[in-house]
Amino acid sequence: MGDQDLPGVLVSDLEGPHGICEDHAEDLKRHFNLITMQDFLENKAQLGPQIQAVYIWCGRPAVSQELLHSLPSLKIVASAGAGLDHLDLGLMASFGVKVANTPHAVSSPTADLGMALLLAAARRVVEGHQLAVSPHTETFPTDYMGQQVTGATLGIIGMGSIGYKIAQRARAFEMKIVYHNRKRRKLEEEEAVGAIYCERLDDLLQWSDFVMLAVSLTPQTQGLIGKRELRLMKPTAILVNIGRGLLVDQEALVEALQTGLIKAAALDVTYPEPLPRDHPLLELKNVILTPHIGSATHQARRQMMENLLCLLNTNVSCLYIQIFLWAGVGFQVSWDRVSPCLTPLYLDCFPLCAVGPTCFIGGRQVFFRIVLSLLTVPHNTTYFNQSWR
Ligand SMILES: O=C(O)C(=O)CO
Repeated sequence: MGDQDLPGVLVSDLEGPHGICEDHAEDLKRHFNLITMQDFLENKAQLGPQIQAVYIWCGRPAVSQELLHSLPSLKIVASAGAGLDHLDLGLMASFGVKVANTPHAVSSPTADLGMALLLAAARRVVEGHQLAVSPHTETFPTDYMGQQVTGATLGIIGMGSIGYKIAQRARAFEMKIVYHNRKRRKLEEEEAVGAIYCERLDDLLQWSDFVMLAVSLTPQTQGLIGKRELRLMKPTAILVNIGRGLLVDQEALVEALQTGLIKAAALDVTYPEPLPRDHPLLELKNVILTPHIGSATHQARRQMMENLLCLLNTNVSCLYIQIFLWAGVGFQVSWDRVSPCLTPLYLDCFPLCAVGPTCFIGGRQVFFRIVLSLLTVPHNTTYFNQSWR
């Protein structure tokens, strides 16, 4: 446990596969008292009231009603990554707790992985590798031929920032792009990537050579791809899922892959994660699996950590007064305890312009800022449960 005068931040663990990496933990410790779940559970009565933020890394810790009851000073739950399906937003709102995530850090690496999976499944890269390293094979047999990506039709389900970045990448492969989304994108955005809006999901499924799931998991999207939808797909089609496992009826998918209803699948997400070792998906040759690594690049993880540190600083350690006009010039006076090295992160929060003097009063840094901003929300993080949403 760290300095008890600093604001408390609850983290799952500081070590092990799901722990926050060491250099980041050191950064955090300069500003916060990091309290691990184990320490908290051993001393709830004393530590509970000190905790002002929960820091979710790799989906941990889980924030239950019971936990919320034992954190009376909690202000914010800050989650690394885009998906918020592990959090009950209604529950957080009922406790007056803000929720924030870091979709900006995640979108490019996840789109990259989507394309990597699409290409690998289309061109049977994993089977090719296995053949190439096997001692018995000299050449790649003709029955191992794949599907051509250039010129094929890609159906993107979920045209948020990840879906859109996939479209940008697919365009470079001369793919025809159709998409299905709750809300149609602006015409100029569609034109920039040559994407055609499909109001009916069924049309997209029937037309596509590749179907890419880049949609968030909600009660409305759970089981979006089931038996009926798989039947609509081409027998040569490949399904790629970089969203969440529960978007797909996994039993129906196994059957579709076993019976040749569709050609192949490439899945970064499944349910559960990881799959039990005797799961049929692990046996199928026409499946490529990765262990939920959409955001697993050094750069993305670093950006997520910086975003979260910035979030915690603006939500936990500052005493600050903000007066903003929604579109125009605002004035911010901020008194906080962050070190000067964090100033660029603050500036990064405000997309258009943030200028003003900084001085030290009583050893504390005080910012006076004129902020020109269309939205006062950091462009690289998203707040939920806030009045502007
Ligand atoms: O950020 C997320 O929610 C992801 O799952 C990235 O793969």
